[in-house]
Amino acid sequence: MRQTNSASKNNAPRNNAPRNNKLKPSSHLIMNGSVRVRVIRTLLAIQDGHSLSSVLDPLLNSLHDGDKGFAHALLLTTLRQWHALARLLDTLADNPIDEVEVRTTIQVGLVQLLYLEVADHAAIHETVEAAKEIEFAHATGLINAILRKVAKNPSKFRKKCDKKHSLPNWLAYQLKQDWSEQYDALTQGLRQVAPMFLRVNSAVTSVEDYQQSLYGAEIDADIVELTTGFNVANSSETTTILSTKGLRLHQTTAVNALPHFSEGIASVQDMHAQLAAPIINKALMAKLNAEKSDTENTNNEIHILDACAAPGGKLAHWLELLSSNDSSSLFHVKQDDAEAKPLASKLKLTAIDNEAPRIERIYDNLQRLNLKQQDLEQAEKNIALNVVCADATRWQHGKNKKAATNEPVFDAILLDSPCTATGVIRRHPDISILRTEEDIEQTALLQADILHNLWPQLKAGGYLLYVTCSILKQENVEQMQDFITHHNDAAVIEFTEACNWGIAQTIGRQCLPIDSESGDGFYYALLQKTAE
Ligand SMILES: C[S@@+](CC[C@H](N)C(=O)[O-])C[C@H]1O[C@@H](n2cnc3c(N)ncnc32)[C@H](O)[C@@H]1O
Repeated sequence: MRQTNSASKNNAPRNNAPRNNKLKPSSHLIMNGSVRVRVIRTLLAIQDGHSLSSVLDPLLNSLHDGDKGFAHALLLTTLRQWHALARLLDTLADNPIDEVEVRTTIQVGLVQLLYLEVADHAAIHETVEAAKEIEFAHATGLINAILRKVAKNPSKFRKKCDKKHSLPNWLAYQLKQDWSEQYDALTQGLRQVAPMFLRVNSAVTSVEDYQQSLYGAEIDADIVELTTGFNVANSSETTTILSTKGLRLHQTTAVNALPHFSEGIASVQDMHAQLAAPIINKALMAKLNAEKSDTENTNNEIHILDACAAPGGKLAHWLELLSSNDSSSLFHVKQDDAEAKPLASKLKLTAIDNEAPRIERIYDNLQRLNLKQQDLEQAEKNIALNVVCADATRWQHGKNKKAATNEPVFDAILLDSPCTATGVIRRHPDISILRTEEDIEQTALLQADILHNLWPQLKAGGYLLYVTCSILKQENVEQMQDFITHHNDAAVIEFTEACNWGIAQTIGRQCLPIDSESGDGFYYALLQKTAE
């Protein structure tokens, strides 16, 4: 039996911190036995270093439909309350409990009693039976005794459990350093269930019309409108204001219940994640507008980069904006202006990511949204999409071509950087088990390497939008401060007070997942390259 409760950092949730991929399949992933046994095994596999996203489907697929909801709630709630339950457990036993299997089983029992309102006798009996099935019958007396003690006064123990955060101490400490004012609300917010948001494909319909379709399907949703203001130095309009609308569902809903989901009319995407594509797109338009007034030359080919693109959520959003016929499109011309020309005659979009399996998910997403290359060609949008599997710390555009010039080629870069994903713990509560303190430093170094490699590939006057879903300053505002200190040709584009999202930082804005109705903990900073 293993004697520690510390998780390996290997194979941390996919889209984020650096990891090594040598993780062996966990022996705990054999899915048989009762629902509780399977949930306990899944939690043990997560403690072995497997991410929730890699073990959730095998768990749910192994169950009858009638059991899936309970298993899902049991697993996710145990993960959300994990560290608080572990602390409570330490106060309940006379002697320290070291065996991971026993601790995990008791935590699963506690969740049923304190958070899921499972009847006492069922919670205790079934959990003890699960312990027997997993072959540590030697601990059933202890498990039984602890659960009975809690069942006598659940509200007292629930209060105790809710009192502090449910994070590893190193992370709570760092959040206290970074966000002392927001600390209590933030750490409580991170244990809650995140709301479900939809992005509506603006190339196909409006948010208002899709809200009506949802009502028709008896799904209630509110329109959420985020306003962004930023000052573009060399644009004729100094302050750019843009509005981003999405939908927040009143209840989490299976995607196949959403009208026309399979036809690509809507996508599940956090509201704060929906800011990325409109901001970089608007900045790109500001650049092209500025150049247009300089040269009157609009017969131009634009090249843009999505630097860490998989599974393609923000890439698809950007393509939706580029494909729509409204003023967010570079190819749009006002109907009543015969003289007007589009801002771009042709657009090349390169998307890179270093994980081949995740790149497959880009193709799946684009297929559902009718945004594959053939779709773009049929729509006569003149957009050439190139998806590349490459390491953004080293990749150079055109490096493999004979005629490579090493000239900067990109007019705009979206860098949705790998990060510790501490801003999305509500959706991926396994992060609070899988991350280690060392990940912060390692991730910050990776981010700096990517920035360092991509920046020379951005044209003078071009924009780079740096995005993370982290709430740690080292990966965000401090990363940006360090970057501009070492890059004299980087100008910070300030977000103005018109922004109704996030907290202004010395560079960029930070969203915190405090409010149960708001989006995840994203960070945004917009940089422009000045003339060399
Ligand atoms: C935050 S996720 C991107 C999410 C994506 N932009 C979206 O909206 O769906 C970060 C991505 O960076 C990728 N990544 C991590 N290290 C990388 C590297 N060195 N080079 C390229 N991509 C990397 C990961 O595979 C992951 O897909």
